[in-house]
Amino acid sequence: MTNDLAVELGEKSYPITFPADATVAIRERLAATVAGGRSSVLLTDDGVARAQSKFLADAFGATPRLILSAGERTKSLESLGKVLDFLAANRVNRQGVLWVVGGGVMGDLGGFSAASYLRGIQYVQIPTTLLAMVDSSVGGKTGINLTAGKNLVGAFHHPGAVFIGREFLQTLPPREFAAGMAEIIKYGLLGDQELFGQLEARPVDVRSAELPAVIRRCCQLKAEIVKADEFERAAEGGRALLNLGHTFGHAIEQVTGYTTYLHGEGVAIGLVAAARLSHKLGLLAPADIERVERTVAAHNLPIRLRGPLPLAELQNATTRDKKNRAGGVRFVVMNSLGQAATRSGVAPSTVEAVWREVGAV
Ligand SMILES: NC(=O)c1ccc[n+]([C@@H]2O[C@H](COP(=O)([O-])OP(=O)(O)OC[C@H]3O[C@@H](n4cnc5c(N)ncnc54)[C@H](O)[C@@H]3O)[C@@H](O)[C@H]2O)c1
Ligand SMILES: O=C(O)C(=O)C[C@@H](O)[C@H](O)[C@H](O)COP(=O)(O)O
Ligand SMILES: [Zn+2]
Repeated sequence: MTNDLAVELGEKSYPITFPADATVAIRERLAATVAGGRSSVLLTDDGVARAQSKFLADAFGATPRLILSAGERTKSLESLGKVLDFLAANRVNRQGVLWVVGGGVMGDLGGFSAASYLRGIQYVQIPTTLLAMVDSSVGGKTGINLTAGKNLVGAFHHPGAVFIGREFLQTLPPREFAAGMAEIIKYGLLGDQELFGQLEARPVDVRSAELPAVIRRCCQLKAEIVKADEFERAAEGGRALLNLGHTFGHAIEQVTGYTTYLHGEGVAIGLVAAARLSHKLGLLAPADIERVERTVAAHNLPIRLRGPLPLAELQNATTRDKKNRAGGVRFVVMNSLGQAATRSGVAPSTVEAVWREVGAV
């Protein structure tokens, strides 16, 4: 299909397809897998199992399935054990395929399970949240959280294919849709001025005619960035730019125990914080901060903490960030709205001032 994209990584390359009917496309791929003698099992969460029961029945029939509790706290060592035991109980061998249906939690957990089981089996990403469609299903970052911090254990392990079925968004709760918009705004701010301008001029919602093109554009941007710096090793810039807003966002998620803020909500506040930091570093004007805040708020996302959080804990959480180098915490800042860069050596007092501006105490 001409609309399709590819993440080009040599023999690890894989397609991102946008089928007209996801049920049909996935059923066909599953049938081909089974016909090739490869076993297939399915991982999803109970929210998806409820909301998309017809799709799961029509596409997967009697495929063995593991249904875990929905939510960020499922991205844990305990859940990893459950998925690995499930794979072993179903005697999945190295030719087997794990079909992962759900949001970023299922994608990250399922992907990491696939990376570690038998030292690596194939998995297929079937994202059902907006966030997973535009971000987590693409790029092969998989993992789980530790009490000590977000995504601290994981692997780079790419899926065999990504199927993006926009019909899944019809059952997605509005708060979850908004969370996905945070990552979309992120793409605009980090590398696509035109996309940011479009979101600023007219907020996108689930009924917007431009939504399919916006989803595809984000996948394209991510595929290009991942192709250029698969393992986030570039000395500056590179894949780390996809972390815009995340040093702040992950700290908010961790300090609140992964229960209060959705990932996308943490990122939304993180984008505002990154804009404020960029202003303090002389890169953005006050008017740019206002433009970021207005666009984030127009997509039903928070621009400040909903209640005060302790500054010391937030600062401490940022010291665990995986982008950090020997010299200390590394941030992603904006040189302009649409062009991001990595930046080390930011004075802790500057970061503290930003935290206070978004509501830390
Ligand atoms: N690997 C990456 O590159 C990457 C990128 C971005 C985010 N992430 C991770 O993704 C996670 C967040 O993912 P998320 O925002 O998709 O959240 P999620 O996976 O927790 O899903 C959100 C909620 O929506 C429900 N849901 C999913 N699809 C639905 C549908 N179609 N209809 C009704 N309900 C549905 C789920 O049951 C769940 O309750 C975080 O852990 C984040 O760290 C990873
Ligand atoms: O794919 C990437 O690279 C990203 O940074 C995308 C982020 O949206 C995502 O939240 C990712 O999981 C964060 O990665 P981490 O390395 O900071 O854990
Ligand atoms: Zn993210």
